[in-house]
Amino acid sequence: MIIIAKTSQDAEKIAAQLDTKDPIKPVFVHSNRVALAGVKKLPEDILKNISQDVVEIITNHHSAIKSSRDFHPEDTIITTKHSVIGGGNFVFMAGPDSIESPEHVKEMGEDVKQAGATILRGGAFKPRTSPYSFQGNGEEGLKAHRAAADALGMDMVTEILDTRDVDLVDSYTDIFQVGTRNMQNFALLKALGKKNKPVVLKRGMSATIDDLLNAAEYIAAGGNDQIILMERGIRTYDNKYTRNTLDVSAIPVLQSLTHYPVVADASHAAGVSKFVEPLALAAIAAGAQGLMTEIHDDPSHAFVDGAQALTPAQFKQLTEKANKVREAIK
Ligand SMILES: O=C[C@H](O)[C@H](O)COP(=O)(O)O
Ligand SMILES: C=C(OP(=O)(O)O)C(=O)O
Repeated sequence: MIIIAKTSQDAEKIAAQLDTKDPIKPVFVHSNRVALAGVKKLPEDILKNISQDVVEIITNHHSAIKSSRDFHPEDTIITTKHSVIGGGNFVFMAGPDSIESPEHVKEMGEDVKQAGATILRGGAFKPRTSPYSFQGNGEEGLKAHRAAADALGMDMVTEILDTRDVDLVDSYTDIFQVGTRNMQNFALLKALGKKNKPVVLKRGMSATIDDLLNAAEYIAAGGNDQIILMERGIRTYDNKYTRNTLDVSAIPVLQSLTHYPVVADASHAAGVSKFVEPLALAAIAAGAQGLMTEIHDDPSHAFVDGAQALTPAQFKQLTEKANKVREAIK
């Protein structure tokens, strides 16, 4: 339940009367509306006492407030140096899974830029299933990524795994990425909430839509509302032929619930390069406002995730088809 009051003072007054274990914090919504989230029940006598201070009581609302379209009807549009993300805009983010070398990331960047990407992706800190797998090139990778993005006039997006690295990654990147495995790392989300920089928040592989919205809310609650939500496939009962199941329905559902841009990563959803293109096109047809795609010039020798990497030529073909689908659904 969400209670809407007119002023923070009214909200504080209401909160003081509620008998709850959770601290009820007023959240400013807009134009004389202050929300109190997380109220479980409101007994009649309390309701009577506070009725003059209450503007509206909304039941059955997911607990995300700042992320909710109910309180922020207009699309959030995020502007970086080289990209505009959200609203009616479309963005291609592409690059290698991991930063392998300065030369390689630059070459891959040239290819994806030529195909229409404005954001160069790549991981310097890799979240690997096995501790014995390649973990990324760390700060050397960040340096190489930054140099390639600057040389090409592109934005840089890279994953942050650990709260201890927030300032380090911040000093290199234009956009933070929180991966599927960290979607509910609340300490990390809170730390990113204090940054004035866009965050790509990937859906946890077993997260519900409300889980994702609440994860976004952690970032927003800290003061950072430059959030890009990414559907990247979830675990389902049949992930024998694809690595995950791209939840295409999440795209329009999220867009109805939240004002943040919703983009898709078909590479991690498919896990197999031949399924990346059809899934990416399906995501665009469903309304995705951008695509993240992994590419590699020699997929069988990629340091990470070669099986799902498109070659630069395949990526170019994907962007051409993607533009046709976008045109068709306009
Ligand atoms: O993007 C890459 C991830 O690090 C990768 O998907 C991890 O998966 P794995 O360690 O199971 O290969
Ligand atoms: C690790 C990545 O993706 P995910 O978190 O979706 O697995 C990635 O994009 O590099």
